[in-house]
Amino acid sequence: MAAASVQKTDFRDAMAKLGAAVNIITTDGVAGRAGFTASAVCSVTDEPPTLLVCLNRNASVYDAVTRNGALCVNVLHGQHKTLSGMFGGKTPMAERFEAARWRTAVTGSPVLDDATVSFDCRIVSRAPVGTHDVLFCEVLAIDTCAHTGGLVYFDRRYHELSVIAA
Ligand SMILES: NC(=O)c1ccc[n+]([C@@H]2O[C@H](COP(=O)([O-])OP(=O)(O)OC[C@H]3O[C@@H](n4cnc5c(N)ncnc54)[C@H](O)[C@@H]3O)[C@@H](O)[C@H]2O)c1
Ligand SMILES: Cc1cc2c(cc1C)N(C[C@H](O)[C@H](O)[C@H](O)COP(=O)(O)O)c1[nH]c(=O)[nH]c(=O)c1N2
Repeated sequence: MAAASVQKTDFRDAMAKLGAAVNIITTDGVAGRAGFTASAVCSVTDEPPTLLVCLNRNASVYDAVTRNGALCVNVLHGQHKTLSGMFGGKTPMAERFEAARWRTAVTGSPVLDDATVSFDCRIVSRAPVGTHDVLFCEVLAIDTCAHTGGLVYFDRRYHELSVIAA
């Protein structure tokens, strides 16, 4: 097979054009409470309900997420832009959680009070790929709120979803 020749910067520039939903991934348990912003989240299979999350092994949350073995995917809407920035930056962990209201999921992971939808999961396996671990997560419970909007990260900026008229 030919060696890959795509540069990292070209890959990132191209990936910036691949819009993705924005989520806050939370965890709690023996290794403590933690959370980070993630756009690398997708559905894997509905039998059993499973999604995946890609997590950089250098992230400060890595130890907590993997040792707790559980996480909650909180899907964001347009009013969560500032919150997303806090969970995606260098903000101290306590400050991140003080910026919103949370409930506790069955796994113990924090559930964002007004997330569009939240998936409470246990991590069933993980696969290292380059700098990241792909976390395969079985969904144990789902929580939805009345807010139906969506937040998308595209072209290195946040966009609020709106319906295109038929
Ligand atoms: N999958 C990820 O780990 C991921 C995704 C989005 C943003 N980020 C981080 O957020 C910050 C701002 O990102 P940005 O989108 O404004 O500009 P950017 O140029 O860093 O990234 C552009 C796009 O490339 C992809 N990407 C970025 N870093 C990656 C990584 N380490 N591994 C795999 N894919 C990656 C994402 O799709 C991102 O939207 C950066 O520090 C970036 O590393 C990480
Ligand atoms: C919009 C957006 C999307 C993502 C991210 C950032 C932002 C702003 N980050 C980066 C991640 O949130 C960041 O590395 C963590 O918050 C960890 O930062 P600290 O190490 O705690 O400072 C990120 N990291 C990751 O491992 N997987 C991902 O899918 C994403 N996606």
